[in-house]
Amino acid sequence: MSLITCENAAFAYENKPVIENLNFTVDSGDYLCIVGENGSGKSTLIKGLLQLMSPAVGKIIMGDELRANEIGYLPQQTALQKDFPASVCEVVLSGCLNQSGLRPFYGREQKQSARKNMEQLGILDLKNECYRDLSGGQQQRVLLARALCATTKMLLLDEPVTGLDPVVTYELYQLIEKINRELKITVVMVSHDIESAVKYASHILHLQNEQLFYGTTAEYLNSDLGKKFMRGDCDD
Ligand SMILES: Nc1ncnc2c1ncn2[C@@H]1O[C@H](COP(=O)(O)OP(=O)(O)OP(=O)(O)O)[C@@H](O)[C@H]1O
Repeated sequence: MSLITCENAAFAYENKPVIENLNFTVDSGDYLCIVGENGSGKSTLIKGLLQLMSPAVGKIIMGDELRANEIGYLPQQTALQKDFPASVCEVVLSGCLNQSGLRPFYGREQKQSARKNMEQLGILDLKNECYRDLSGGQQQRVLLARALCATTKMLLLDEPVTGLDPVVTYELYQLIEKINRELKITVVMVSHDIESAVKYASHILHLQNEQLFYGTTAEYLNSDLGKKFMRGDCDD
């Protein structure tokens, strides 16, 4: 069974629909990129996948292997979050909170997991640094390590490369690809970077307040919509 199945789902704020007719699946090992213009409903769908928001119509079905609190989430960065006054280690460890239950402290296993994920993302030497003193690329690695502490199954990444320079963007994509291929973690990513989406993703979901396309990246590249969006003239 798929990890996530979206059946005829629609989302609305105060009865005003923002996305409709969502029909897609996410299988174990997939790398799904959700693309679309500003305001097309990408972040709203992410809230639905995290079960922070229920569909107004239709269903989002989680497979037996996955619960919403087993998804590692990297949110869109706000200016306030960039200024967070905690150490790198504390930020990464906070990804383990979903496994802590009511315990007010982190156990040995959680500390080991934080260390392993900092090592994997090449930030172990930054562990005692203050998060707000890091560069944008280092901050995203910290948030990726934090998201990895929350999951062994699925990462949900909301525009992880926004604001990063080309070299740091490339490095982050390489890391995400490695996490998908080597750690076998399913990736669902919202992105405005269509060129990288088609380079790295196995599947594309294109939204414009409804589902315009869902399929493999090869199918997308062969579709009229994919060709148009790649040329950057999707408005007509
Ligand atoms: N909390 C909210 N209350 C009311 N309307 C909202 C709320 N959040 C989003 N919307 C509206 O829902 C629509 C979809 O917004 P959403 O943030 O999901 O789009 P998006 O594709 O993620 O946009 P962007 O690429 O700019 O991040 C927009 O018209 C937005 O104004």
